[in-house]
Amino acid sequence: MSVPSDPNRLIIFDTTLRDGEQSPGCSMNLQEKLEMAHALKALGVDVIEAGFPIASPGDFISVQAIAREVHGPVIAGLARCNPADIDRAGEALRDAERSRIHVFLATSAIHREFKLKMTPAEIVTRAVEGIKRAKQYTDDIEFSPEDAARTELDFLAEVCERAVEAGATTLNIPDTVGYAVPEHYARIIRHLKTHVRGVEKVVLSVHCHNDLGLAVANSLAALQEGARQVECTINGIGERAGNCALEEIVMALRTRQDYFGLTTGINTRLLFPTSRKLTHVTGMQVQRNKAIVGQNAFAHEAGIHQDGMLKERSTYEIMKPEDVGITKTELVLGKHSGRHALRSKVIELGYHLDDSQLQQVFDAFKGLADRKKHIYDADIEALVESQLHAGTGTAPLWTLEAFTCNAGTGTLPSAAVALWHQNGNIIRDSATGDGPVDALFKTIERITGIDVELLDYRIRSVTVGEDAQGEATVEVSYQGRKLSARAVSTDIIEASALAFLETINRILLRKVNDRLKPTDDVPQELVPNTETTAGTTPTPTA
Ligand SMILES: CC(=O)SCCNC(=O)CCNC(=O)[C@H](O)C(C)(C)COP(=O)(O)OP(=O)(O)OC[C@H]1O[C@@H](n2cnc3c(N)ncnc32)[C@H](O)[C@@H]1OP(=O)(O)O
Ligand SMILES: CC(C)C(=O)C(=O)O
Ligand SMILES: [Mg+2]
Repeated sequence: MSVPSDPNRLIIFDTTLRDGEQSPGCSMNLQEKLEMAHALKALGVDVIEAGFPIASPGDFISVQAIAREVHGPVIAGLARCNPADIDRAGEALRDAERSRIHVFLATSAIHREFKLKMTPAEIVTRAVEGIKRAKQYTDDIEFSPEDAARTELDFLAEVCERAVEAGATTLNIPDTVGYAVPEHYARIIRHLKTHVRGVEKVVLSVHCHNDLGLAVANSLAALQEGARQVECTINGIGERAGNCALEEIVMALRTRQDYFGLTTGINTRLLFPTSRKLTHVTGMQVQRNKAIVGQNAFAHEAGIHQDGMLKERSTYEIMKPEDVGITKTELVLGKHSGRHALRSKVIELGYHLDDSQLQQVFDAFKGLADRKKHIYDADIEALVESQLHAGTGTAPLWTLEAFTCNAGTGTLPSAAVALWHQNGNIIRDSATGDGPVDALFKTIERITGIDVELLDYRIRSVTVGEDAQGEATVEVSYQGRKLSARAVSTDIIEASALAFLETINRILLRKVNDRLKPTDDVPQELVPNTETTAGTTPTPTA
């Protein structure tokens, strides 16, 4: 790849599959690398560093497969300045539409003396030989003086000049250990621009690590000095504290176009989906407050911010969530929220409260938020419902009286349940199912007469030890409306029943709310059978 014709168009070199993969726990197999490579192509990166072919037979095959299958971006492979590494990279990349060999050799005194045990002259010779050998396979050669940020400036310039003479087309200046700070790193780039003969013929590239949390800031500083390739990774994964995060640098450049005046070929709407894909592939989650793709990146809890957002989005958001592929801004209700956000949520949930009702709900909500970390829609619904039905005698219809479940090898899973209705009746029934929980839910549906579609069911342990508390979360759909509820118990099956019953009670309360007119009674289908047993069932014991 030569110097781009548009001087303001950056080359995005993605190294998720090479440096990113070097993060402990982020190794990817052939299928995973291929899936990610296709996603990176769709995202619009210019170069995909697909791996380090000498590292393992699996990595060789992955680089080879990406080179064969993924067309459009340049496919790069890493190699030390060793003939074997370079030949292996050349072979892996042979079938690529556009290939690049990326050769590297450390130049700093620390690396020369302790790791490589080479003199400066030997470093120069070895780098030149490596580049020339790589040139036998492709014209597109990137050279990296590893640990450049800690290398004596004059020696760095000398190595770079010799690399250009030997045929390197991209000079990548790595801050391998994340030691640089923006002005220092910018100075290095400035020095190379003015002291390396032939530098104008090659692309200057930056490769920053995040040990001091400065990878993006350092990269931006270098771009201002004329570097035109940025090496980065999705979610910023990479050695130790990671690399410059692709989504962060791209959105910094886009959001501050006025300041940097640089463009990329990235389809920013794919940033979030690509981040999620990588999370899925590696199992490594991003922190909630991670810029651009973290769960909180477009979420607001503070009342003053929420009020501002409701009045005019740009008061507290510098980017639109949809521009990075996130559906919408979230106004999260919590202890710091105010009445404007609560009213907006209540309306979103389909309720209409007058000012005094809203004030009552607001007071109850603040009390709850002081005790609870997460306030779910279900919590707000419950507060609103109890406000709407205060004194009407229609609050929670069914309570779990008792249940048993039967499951085992060769046994048809079944459950028997007794529910207490607020009118004083206890109804018992039983059902079979695909498993004990399915049987339990079916029985609850039979008794209450409400058939829901189960969308999601999750259980997890919320404490540790023999008496650990289990939490069940159930999400259901009823007549096109989704509801979810959670419950906690030391018995996870009981927690499941309680969560499921909670969704049913909320459906019933909603029905009451929808239909209750001043003179109406509770709708007939909400009144349970007065018989105490709805079917021929075993009587459950608690
Ligand atoms: C900054 C970076 O991210 S550099 C890339 C780092 N990535 C990786 O190391 C991941 C893949 N690595 C591997 O799978 C292995 O390290 C291999 C296959 C490459 C090499 O394995 P081994 O041959 O067993 O060597 P090992 O990794 O233990 O040591 C590295 C050797 O390479 C030498 N070396 C390091 N960098 C270079 C270089 N750029 N050019 C030439 N030799 C180098 C070291 O001095 C050491 O040599 P020595 O054996 O003579 O002491
Ligand atoms: C191989 C080089 C570019 C590297 O990853 C680094 O120096 O951090
Ligand atoms: Mg690196």
